[in-house]
Amino acid sequence: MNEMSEKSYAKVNIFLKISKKRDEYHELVSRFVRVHSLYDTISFIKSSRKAFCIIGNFGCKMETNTVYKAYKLIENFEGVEEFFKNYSVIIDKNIPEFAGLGGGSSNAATFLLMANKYCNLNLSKDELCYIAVKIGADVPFFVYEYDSANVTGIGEIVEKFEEEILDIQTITPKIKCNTGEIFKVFREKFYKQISKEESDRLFKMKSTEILSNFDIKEANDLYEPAISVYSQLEEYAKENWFFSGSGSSFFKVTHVK
Ligand SMILES: C[C@](O)(CO)[C@H](O)COP(=O)(O)OP(=O)(O)OC[C@H]1O[C@@H](n2ccc(N)nc2=O)[C@H](O)[C@@H]1O
Ligand SMILES: Nc1ncnc2c1ncn2[C@@H]1O[C@H](COP(=O)(O)OP(=O)(O)OP(=O)(O)O)[C@@H](O)[C@H]1O
Repeated sequence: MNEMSEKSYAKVNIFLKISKKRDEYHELVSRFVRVHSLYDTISFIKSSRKAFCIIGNFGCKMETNTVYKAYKLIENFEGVEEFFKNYSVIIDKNIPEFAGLGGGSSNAATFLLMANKYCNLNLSKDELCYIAVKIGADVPFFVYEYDSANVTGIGEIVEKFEEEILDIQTITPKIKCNTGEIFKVFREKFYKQISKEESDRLFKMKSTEILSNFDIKEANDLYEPAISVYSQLEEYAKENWFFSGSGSSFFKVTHVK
């Protein structure tokens, strides 16, 4: 890694419950945990392209890249446009897309943290979070850089959760899970909302404790809607494997440090 490089980690949702509807969105009650063994690498390298440039292997054009969206939200800050006339953004992708692992969201957050540092913006985590939430629900979690966190709202309320570092293994079936479609089916066929008491109980439990008390359906409210849309996912639901986000990834905790 060169001197201006950072790891952009994946996440899993140890549990993901819905607490209420908010317009076309759903408020979450979820434990996000960082996957230390799975990350993209983002680097700023000197280049004389004279315009903002992202180099990497993406399934989308630059204008829809989450890092480009993050750049557009900070380009008017003092020094940012000038900086990115002289530096290109290189993203070495390892996190699969449409995987429920927060790849694009993590990249946007890591980019914001790096731009804050190298453009000397001096923005606080909360100020960065205010920008992050405009890009996507999972971005704020990555801005705070916690290993484990209790996340509510649409993803903008992130509270650090103290527990041992978890070793997490993931498998990602080659099924592009459409988050919008899965939330739509959840709302139409599987809608339920978790009570405040149950949320408070879950937020106090360690992640390993939750996974030993919940099965895959109980842990993630989006699992049943996901398999009703993508039935072949069910083949991957092995003993001690859980479902992350809106899929397609499954994960299991292999070790607690
Ligand atoms: C499922 C999670 O990955 C959990 O970590 C996130 O909540 C997903 O949030 P996100 O990345 O912002 O989701 P997007 O892929 O931008 O959202 C696609 C669509 O999913 C629906 N959506 C998304 C997030 C949410 N909390 N409620 C929703 O109803 C909305 O219709 C939205 O237009
Ligand atoms: N930096 C990026 N890395 C990967 N995909 C990106 C990126 N920017 C935009 N995308 C596009 O966003 C869409 C979803 O990508 P991805 O699934 O990685 O993002 P995410 O929403 O953060 O993760 P999740 O799978 O947990 O919803 C894909 O269409 C992908 O092409």
